[in-house]
Amino acid sequence: MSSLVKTSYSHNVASTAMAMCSSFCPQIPNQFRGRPISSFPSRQPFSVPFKAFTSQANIKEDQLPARIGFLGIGIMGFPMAQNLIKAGCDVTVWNRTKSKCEPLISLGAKYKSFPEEVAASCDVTFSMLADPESAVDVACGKHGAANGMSPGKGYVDVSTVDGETSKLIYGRIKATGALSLEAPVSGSKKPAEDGQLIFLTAGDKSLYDTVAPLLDIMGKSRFYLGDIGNGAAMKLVVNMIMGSMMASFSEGLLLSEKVGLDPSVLVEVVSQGAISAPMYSMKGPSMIQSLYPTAFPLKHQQKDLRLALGLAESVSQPTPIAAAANELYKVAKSHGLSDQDFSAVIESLKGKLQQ
Ligand SMILES: NC(=O)C1=CN([C@@H]2O[C@H](COP(=O)(O)OP(=O)(O)OC[C@H]3O[C@@H](n4cnc5c(N)ncnc54)[C@H](OP(=O)(O)O)[C@@H]3O)[C@@H](O)[C@H]2O)C=CC1
Ligand SMILES: O=CC(=O)O
Repeated sequence: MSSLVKTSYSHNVASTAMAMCSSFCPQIPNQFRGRPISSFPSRQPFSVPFKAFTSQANIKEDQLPARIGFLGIGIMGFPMAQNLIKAGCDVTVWNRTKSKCEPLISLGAKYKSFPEEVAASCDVTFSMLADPESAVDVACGKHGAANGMSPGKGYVDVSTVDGETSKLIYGRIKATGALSLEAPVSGSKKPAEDGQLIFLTAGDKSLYDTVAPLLDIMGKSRFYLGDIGNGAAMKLVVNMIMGSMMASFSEGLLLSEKVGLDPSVLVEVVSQGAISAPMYSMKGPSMIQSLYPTAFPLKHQQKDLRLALGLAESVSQPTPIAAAANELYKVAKSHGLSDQDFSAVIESLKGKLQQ
């Protein structure tokens, strides 16, 4: 299990921050200028948020990582890119629907018309796309990022996809001589806004080390899980559990109401016991009011269950609870709830939807 242990070492704050920044900064030591990221001296990953490092080590603005690309400016991509910009990074953005980039451009982001142009103009390019199809298209398609990749660059796909998709993207990027990392995130819209995401990474370790300060701007913790595909697998297992939890919670809310209990008291009782979860306390009150403001779109939760069931099938692991939950999300999708929050799955348990 050692590969699942979070990399977190505490040591000299100032010297580590300086060493980690050097690969992107204008202050790159002469002997490393123009050389690929992979040839830079290895750095120790660390667990202290980069924001904290910046103040403790008194690093100047112009020493923050530079030339970062961000592809996919949706619910998650927007706040992630925004946090990089606010931290002082030089960020270039692209989104299929350009208008979503405008607020980031106002904050100082550059814009390019194609993923390949972003990749060509940046040291490291992140992508945050909806699903396997869009992740592959943006990385490997006609004007995809791979066309702009070359030795010395890095590609970090933070979308939630299956391992096979991740391996495909990894192989295409590696064929250009660049480095590649999968880094799906756990945590929703609010954690993305607050820089509190959890990164589940796998692939090129040297790229992981290099982008660690950027992950620490966007997140609160990061796991390096080894071979490409392990990050995707971890994310799908986590979201399989989450999808089933939400379906089960929905049943409980509706049952409590039908037997004459106050569902908001149920939420309170659950929050005080061993099965408490922030998700129940956050989403319960609006679910009781049949309101589902979108943080995690229901269509993405169903996609994750579908991919997790495929993963389970590949190793003959029975997952009957996740399979049943998946059916509920499919019902909700078929009733037009795809773009609502995934907590709208409760609607599929209300008689009116099933008729
Ligand atoms: N929301 C959440 O709570 C979390 C989501 N995730 C995962 O992160 C990823 C993104 O989620 P989220 O930001 O919520 O989703 P959104 O639906 O808000 O954003 C999806 C992004 O993918 C783009 N996209 C979709 N299809 C295509 C395509 N064919 N070609 C190019 N671009 C495309 C969209 O572009 P356009 O704007 O043009 O539609 C948009 O930028 C998903 O994999 C999701 O499972 C992970 C953790 C939490
Ligand atoms: O993928 C969704 C999340 O909340 O994590």
